[in-house]
Amino acid sequence: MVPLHGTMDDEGKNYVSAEVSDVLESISFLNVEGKPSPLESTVLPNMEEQQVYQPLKVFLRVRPFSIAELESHESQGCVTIEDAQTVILNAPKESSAMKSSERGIGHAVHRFTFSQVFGPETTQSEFFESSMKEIVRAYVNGVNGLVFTYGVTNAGKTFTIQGTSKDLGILPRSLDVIFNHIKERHYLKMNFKPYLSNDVKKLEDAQVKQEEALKTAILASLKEETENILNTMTNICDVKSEPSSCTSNSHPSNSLAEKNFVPLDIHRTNMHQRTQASVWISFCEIYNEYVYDLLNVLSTKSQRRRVLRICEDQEGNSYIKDLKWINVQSTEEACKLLKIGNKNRSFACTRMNEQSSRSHSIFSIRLLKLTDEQQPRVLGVSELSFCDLAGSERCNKTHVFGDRLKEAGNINNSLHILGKCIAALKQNQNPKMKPSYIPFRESKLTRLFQPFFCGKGKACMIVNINQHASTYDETLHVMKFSAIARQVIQTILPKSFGYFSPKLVGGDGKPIMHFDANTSVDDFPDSTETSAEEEVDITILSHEDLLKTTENLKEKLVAERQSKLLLEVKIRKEMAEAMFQQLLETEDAWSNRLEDMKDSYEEKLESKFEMYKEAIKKHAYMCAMEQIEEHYVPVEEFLAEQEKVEDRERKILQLERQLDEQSGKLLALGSLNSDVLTTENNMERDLMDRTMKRANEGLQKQCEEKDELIKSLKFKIQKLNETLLEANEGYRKMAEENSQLKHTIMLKDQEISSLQIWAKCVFELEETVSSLQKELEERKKHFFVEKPKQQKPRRGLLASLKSPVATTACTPLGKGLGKDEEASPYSRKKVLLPHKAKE
Ligand SMILES: Nc1ncnc2c1ncn2[C@@H]1O[C@H](COP(=O)(O)OP(=O)(O)OP(=O)(O)O)[C@@H](O)[C@H]1O
Repeated sequence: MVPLHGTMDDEGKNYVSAEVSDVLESISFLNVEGKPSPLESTVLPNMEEQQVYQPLKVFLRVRPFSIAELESHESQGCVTIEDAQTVILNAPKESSAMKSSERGIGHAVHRFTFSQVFGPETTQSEFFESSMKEIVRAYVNGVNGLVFTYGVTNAGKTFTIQGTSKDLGILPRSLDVIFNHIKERHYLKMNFKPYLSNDVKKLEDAQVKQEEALKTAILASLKEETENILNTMTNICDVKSEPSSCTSNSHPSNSLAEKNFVPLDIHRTNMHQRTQASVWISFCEIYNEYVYDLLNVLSTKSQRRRVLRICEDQEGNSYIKDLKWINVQSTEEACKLLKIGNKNRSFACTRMNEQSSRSHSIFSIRLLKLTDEQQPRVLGVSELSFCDLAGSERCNKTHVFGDRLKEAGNINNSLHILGKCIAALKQNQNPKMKPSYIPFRESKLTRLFQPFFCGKGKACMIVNINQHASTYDETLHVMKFSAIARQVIQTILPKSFGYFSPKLVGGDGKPIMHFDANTSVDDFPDSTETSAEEEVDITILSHEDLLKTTENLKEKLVAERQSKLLLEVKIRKEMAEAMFQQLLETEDAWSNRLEDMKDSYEEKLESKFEMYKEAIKKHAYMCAMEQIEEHYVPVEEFLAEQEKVEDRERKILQLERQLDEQSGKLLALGSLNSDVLTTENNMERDLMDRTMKRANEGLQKQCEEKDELIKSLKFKIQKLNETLLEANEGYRKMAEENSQLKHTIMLKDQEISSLQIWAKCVFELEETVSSLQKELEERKKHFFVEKPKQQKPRRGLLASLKSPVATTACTPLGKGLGKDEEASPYSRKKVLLPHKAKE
């Protein structure tokens, strides 16, 4: 009984420990009889049906210094391994990170955690044992695996994957484990070959011979026919021209066993004794965003390499079309092919690495599990891919130009997209964040990686770093990238998913129905279900099947058209309803607005009238007040003045009377001396003249004063008249404004009436739509009644479907927004718009 160590996260996902997931993998693979294993039925009956969530495994490997690097003072204590999971990066003096931290941006010290950290002293064997065992074990049990190395150039990526002749990398070691594991259950015939992404092709005898010839031709290109196996093993892994040899004997597994190589725990794998396995390999590179087959032997050096396409099968799984899959019988053979591929790979000498990989290389191993020697059946297909990514160096550091610059651009771009995918995957796992698009399709590399990040296998990332002070900033960038990758939770789909059951096709590409005890004909997806994907191989279908498929497709097309038509009518009706509703609402809104405007203008007018009235009143009052102030004479003064005038008048009367008396007296005296009389007369005359003169002067003065008063009063009356004229003018203007407002109101009324006409039109349209719908239904009925009578029913139906469409196009509804637009209320509405603008 295996204990379960599973945990549940916030989202309710099941996180199981690596150990448990291993067990799941091993028990879930079908045994020979197709019955569940005892473990499967007793321990974990339902787990196979569940998805397994595991954090992406990210391993860090720190490469040691070479003597030359130590001499050039590259060692400045930049990398410190704290424990088995943690590493600390200290920025050296000259690095940008240090300069930034001195300016207060960022930190000079960074701490990173990994699934496991491997120091410079770690041997290839130790590294393989700790990082690869789990993924290889899962692989032999049917789970796909992807291992990719990431790091700056010269950090040890190729060394980790391929190794040297002395120190084999994880790839030859994995091959050795696989061959060691299948041993005598190795299916040596070549008549079952990998096909498309996850299927198997059964080859005819002639095709088998072709396969053998191809393999011989490829191996012959190495020109090592006479060398013995020992020598082969010493050189096969020598990727980068290392002259030393690798200790090995004739049997590959023995050679690695000598290096304390621990074989897979047989009890934890589920390879039944009757199950046989066939091993196939492929080797390709992505160079400048083009995929090339590295096992393609060119007849001449001038011959151009063929660019391969990435396609997708019916389930949407990516595969490289026309990529060569070579059957291998041993690790030696596989390593020979690795060496041949390496020769074709794009290497270049950069400032930082004499043999720098300028492309991403992918070495894949496909394991076909077969059973029944006499009539073999395919039980499963699993793929293990090793991807050696090109260095993530920056262009300025490597001092590259021309082709090298273009390569660096493409490398950085594909790695950038890989980073984007990983960041998006991480973001999408957070339920609080908006799911984002994962740009898998933006680069060839991520297209090929996609299935592994979407549950169809286990992925594992190896981060390679050197401890150079000169490349510290690049290394920091790599570490930050891997920190994000570590947070990605991998979903591993249950085996019950269709993906894991391979399909078997014959040499002609047609499916073989009796390939597996557990698979029936129904397991093949209906070819008519195939979506229009980039590449669907229809050649696997027979002529009858193709005809049937065509018929099905035709029927589907008619049904699809019918449903589209109904949908169109429905949409049109909905649109008409919505438009009518909108028009009603607009009408309401406009009339409300008009009412409001009317009220507000009336109010404004009234208030202005009142204002002017008040102003006139005020002005008149002010004028009167001013006048009163100017001519104000206190009553006492006025009375005193009046008295004075009366006094003077009385005095004048007195004097006249006195004059009369005196003249009477003079007449009475008659005879007095003429001289005296004359004198007296003169004196009296003088006196009178003087008195009269004085009285006259006083009167004249008073008259002048009164004249002045009259003048000022006249002036004020004139002013009052002017004010009155101004008030009249203001009143006249207000009256004009009032008439303008009345005119505006009239225009708005006109607009409302036009809107009402439009509403009527919409009513009519709606009626047309409903009549059309009825007509359509009638035609449908008519169609179904008439169908059996007709010789070519589909064409007749199409024709009958076309006519309602044509009728629809001719109806006012169809024309509504076209020719009739000029006459429609829309156009009238448009005419009204300038008025609106003016308002
Ligand atoms: N762990 C290690 N122990 C000893 N030598 C190592 C180790 N890792 C790398 N080297 C050596 O460092 C050099 C560069 O390594 P390698 O070519 O693998 O780097 P790379 O990351 O693949 O570079 P590029 O991206 O440019 O191809 C090689 O000479 C290799 O032998």
